[in-house]
Amino acid sequence: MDIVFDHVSYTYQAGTPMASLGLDDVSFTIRGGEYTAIIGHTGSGKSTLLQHLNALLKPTQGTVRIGDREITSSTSNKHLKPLRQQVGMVFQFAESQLFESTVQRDVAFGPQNFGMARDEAMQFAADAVKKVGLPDDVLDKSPFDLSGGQMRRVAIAGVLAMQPHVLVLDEPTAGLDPLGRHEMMQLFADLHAQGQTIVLVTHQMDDVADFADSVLVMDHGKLVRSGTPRDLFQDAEWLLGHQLGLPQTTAFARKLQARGFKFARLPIRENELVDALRQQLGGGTHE
Ligand SMILES: Nc1ncnc2c1ncn2[C@@H]1O[C@H](COP(=O)(O)OP(=O)(O)OP(=O)(O)O)[C@@H](O)[C@H]1O
Repeated sequence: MDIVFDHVSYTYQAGTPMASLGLDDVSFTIRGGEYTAIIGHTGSGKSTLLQHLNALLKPTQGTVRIGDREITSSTSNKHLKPLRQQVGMVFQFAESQLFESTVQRDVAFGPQNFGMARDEAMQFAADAVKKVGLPDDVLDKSPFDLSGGQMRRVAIAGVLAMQPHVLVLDEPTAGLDPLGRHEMMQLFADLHAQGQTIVLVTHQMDDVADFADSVLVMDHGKLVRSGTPRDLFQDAEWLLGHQLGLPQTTAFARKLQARGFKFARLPIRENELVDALRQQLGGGTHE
């Protein structure tokens, strides 16, 4: 399912003295199956953009196309329910929205809300809990007896149980420890390998380099750049000028470059840096 933004602008509190522009003439296409990262400094429009992916916000101007569905300022809300199932949103600190007495009931809530029979929804819930890497014995536990990282997995399972075509993740690793962060990013990589379309908002340039197929850069509500992480991270000066960083590997490679090492293109992933250094230092290639 492709996502197409065609000259989308969004104004908060339009028509009032408080009006402020959240998105400014944004156009892009995300192909089904792609892993897309959205980056940009605070207030650049990332959250506003995400909320257009399942029509929590509708464009003030322009058109959003999600699959064969078109959303404009005049689209009626009553046509939007199927979209909310097709585009699963995992908001920041998603665990704060858990509320049921058991994990399985919580995860089954979404599918039931979209009309699935209780037994079937409970089965989908059990499958989704397995998918996010939690053991079966959590199903009957209260979500509030789990660790923070496990609770977040339960919240993600609740979104996956609806079998969305697109999984939208707003800083999903915020507040997790390094191991929890790594495991969660691996979970999304596994889902992507199974064909899941993923849209990730992040401030972590290492994650963009390691996982994303393509990247959209937002600034003051505008899409100021799009392309592959590999191309983007060659342009360190531009990124720093937009208050954005580099992956650790790329930053380190630039320091080596200043001391005489040569890179045809700056490496963005650790294994690429290792290979490039081995070649220059006369060793073999990275296994
Ligand atoms: N509810 C709102 N009412 C008015 N203006 C808003 C509202 N939400 C966001 N804005 C404004 O829209 C612009 C884009 O904000 P948005 O939250 O989309 O940025 P962001 O890139 O997601 O930031 P962050 O990284 O801090 O989450 C900002 O100027 C912001 O002040």
